Parts: sequence; structure tokens; C-alpha cells
Amino acid sequence: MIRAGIVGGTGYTGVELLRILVLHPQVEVSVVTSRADAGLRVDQLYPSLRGYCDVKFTLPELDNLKDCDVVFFATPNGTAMLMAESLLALGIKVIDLSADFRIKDRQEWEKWYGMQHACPDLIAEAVYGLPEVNREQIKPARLIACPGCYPTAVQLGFLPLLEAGVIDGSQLIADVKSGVSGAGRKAEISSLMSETGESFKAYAVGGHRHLPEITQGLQNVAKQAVGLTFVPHLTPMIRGIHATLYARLNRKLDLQSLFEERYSEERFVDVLPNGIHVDTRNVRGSNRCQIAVNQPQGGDTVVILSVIDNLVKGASGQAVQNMNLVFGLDECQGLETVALYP
Ligand SMILES: NC(=O)C1=CN([C@@H]2O[C@H](COP(=O)(O)OP(=O)(O)OC[C@H]3O[C@@H](n4cnc5c(N)ncnc54)[C@H](OP(=O)(O)O)[C@@H]3O)[C@@H](O)[C@H]2O)C=CC1
Ligand SMILES: CC(=O)N[C@@H](CCC(=O)OP(=O)(O)O)C(=O)O
Repeated sequence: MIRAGIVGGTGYTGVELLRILVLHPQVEVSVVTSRADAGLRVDQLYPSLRGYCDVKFTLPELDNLKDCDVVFFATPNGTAMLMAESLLALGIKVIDLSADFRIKDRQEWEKWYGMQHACPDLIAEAVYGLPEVNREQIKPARLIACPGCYPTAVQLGFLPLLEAGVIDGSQLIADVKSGVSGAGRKAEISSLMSETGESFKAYAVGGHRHLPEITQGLQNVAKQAVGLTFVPHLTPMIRGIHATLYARLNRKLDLQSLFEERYSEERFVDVLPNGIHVDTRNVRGSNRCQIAVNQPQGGDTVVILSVIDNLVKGASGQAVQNMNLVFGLDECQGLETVALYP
């Protein structure tokens, strides 16, 4: 059995990792940390886990994690970079759900995240954990940087078009909506129901920290510079990301076949038949990204719709997908669920 530790087990991605890992046939969750709830049984805080998890929250200290085979960081940005090196030195694999190791350009990361990187030596080694792009590099990796939720939905939508070189990469538009759980479980006025319910707004239009991450990923597949306008929005739902992506085609082609062929072997990317729209509830609770390909009025603008559950394919499900690859397991183990409907 793989002994897994979760640093930050009380947050939304932490408890989502627990939901997935307690049913994973090859994993034993041995350590779950929380500073605020240390000493409390996990199933006391989360009764949904009664009968599945009998460990107590402990403090996020090296001594408590030293017997793990893998440690997941479901913590705010700036936390994993303080512990990753010590864990790797003990032969423990590290899977980081935060942004600490996602961006290869250290200065760019420091600019967007507003802090100094505490562990720059590991940035080059970290593998960006988007299996649909980096599967072979993920398998032997010691340190995985899981993509952000917006970056997962946006990259999977643009990927086939950029790989095939059929769009003008200099004028991409990503108009993306997120549920409120994307902001995490910590108490904040902006996440209150009376602030988010029955309302809908764009935010960070001038620049969101996912912009450099998405641009880096798109440039790697396009093998040239791309220009992206990314506008995130907050919608009054709990889970889900809906990305509406626009690009200008530079030639005529069968777009539906392009997408179907690109993702034909991908178990967690589902290209819907022509004419069917995506809906966030059809991926809620599942590790799937569903994509719909559109070319309105047969013109030269392509409109891709891409949906994920931000807590599953956008975070914890993708982290487990990466763990499966790192430990040589079937990539789908523990992740075979159908979305909750309605
Ligand atoms: N929510 C989402 O949809 C997504 C989130 N992510 C990323 O995943 C990470 C976790 O997000 P989320 O679960 O939403 O966050 P939450 O705010 O819901 O949870 C954060 C967790 O980290 C713990 N924590 C906070 N500070 C520290 C610290 N300094 N050291 C150790 N533990 C700490 C908290 O417990 P305690 O304070 O008790 O220790 C808590 O368990 C973030 O980096 C986020 O950006 C990525 C993709 C999607
Ligand atoms: C709705 C909402 O607030 N979403 C978060 C992003 C989600 C996320 O967790 O992103 P990282 O993993 O990169 O931190 C935000 O815009 O800050």
C-alpha cells in the first residue's frame, strides 16, 4: 500500500483528496495535517468520512510525515516550497496542488505571487502535472506541480488547436467562470453567500496570477509566443469551471475530428458530439473535462467550451491521476466516478 500524507487536510481540496483516496485500492491515508484542528479526528470534522478514515489531524511537521511514500500539499501558495526539499531528501514523492512550482521563470513567479521563492533550486526539476501533455515526464518525477483550476480547463480546450497550428495564437481569448469553492474554505467576506449569491461578476481583469501559468503551458505546445486575454468570473455555484475559448482559424478543417482524435486515448477528456453544449453539472464530482467544439455560422472563429469540476480535475482528482502515474498504477485507479446529477 502507498502511505499518503495530506498537508492541509481541512481545506476544500484536502477533503476532496480524502474523499478520493479513502476509496483508492492502493492507498492508505496515514497522515492528515491541520494546525487549527490538530488532535481532532478527521471524521469528527467531516462525518461523511466516518467508517473510511480513523486518523487524527496532526501538525504539518517533518517528523509526522517522514514515513509517508507521498505527500500532497493542499495548502496556500508559499507553503509547499518550505518543506518540499526535506521530504524529497527522505525519498518521499511530493505532489503540490498549490502554485509554488508551476512557473519555470522564478522572477515571473515572484512578481505574480508577491513573495520570494524559498526553494528556487527545485523549480527546474518540478514536472507540470497535466497528464494529457506531460504523461511521460510525470512517471519518473519526484516533484509534481499540479496545474491550477482555470489553467486546466483553458489548456485542455486550446491544446489541439495549438498543437495542430490551425489558429492565430497571438489573439486568444479565455472567458472563464468559476464556482465559489475555487476561493477555498477560509473565511472571507467576498465568499459569503450574501456577497456571491444572485450575482455574477468578472474579477482580476487587469491580470490574474493564472495568466502566466496558462501562457507558459500554451507556449510550450505552440512552440512560439502566444497572446492571451484571460478574464475570470465568479458565479453563484459551489463547484465548477466553465471556459468559453475564442480563437481565429487560419485554415479550413474538420475541427470536431481534430478534437476527437487528439483526445481519443484520454480517459478524462470527453469531446461531446457536434451540437451538444457542455454543462458544469455533467462533470460535478468527476475527474472529467468535457469539451464542445463550435464554429458559429461556419465562420473563421472557433469557440471551444470546456468544463471541469475545479476540485476534481482542477485539483485533487488530477493530483491523484498524477500519483497513479508516479507509482506506476493504472491512471484511472480511484477516479472512476460518474458526475452527480442533478
Ligand atoms: N479550491 C480550488 O478549487 C483549487 C485550489 N487549488 C490550490 O490548492 C491549494 C489549497 O486550496 P484550498 O483547499 O481551496 O484551500 P483552503 O483554504 O480551503 O485550505 C487550506 C488548507 O491548508 C492549511 N494551511 C493553511 N496555511 C498553512 C500553512 N502555512 N502550513 C500548513 N498548512 C496550512 C489549512 O489548515 P490549517 O490552517 O488548519 O493548517 C487548510 O487545511 C491552494 O494553493 C489553492 O490555490 C488548486 C486548484 C483548485
Ligand atoms: C474563484 C476563485 O477565487 N478562484 C481562485 C483560483 C483558484 C485556485 O485555487 O487557483 P490556484 O491553485 O492557482 O491558487 C482565484 O481566482 O484566486
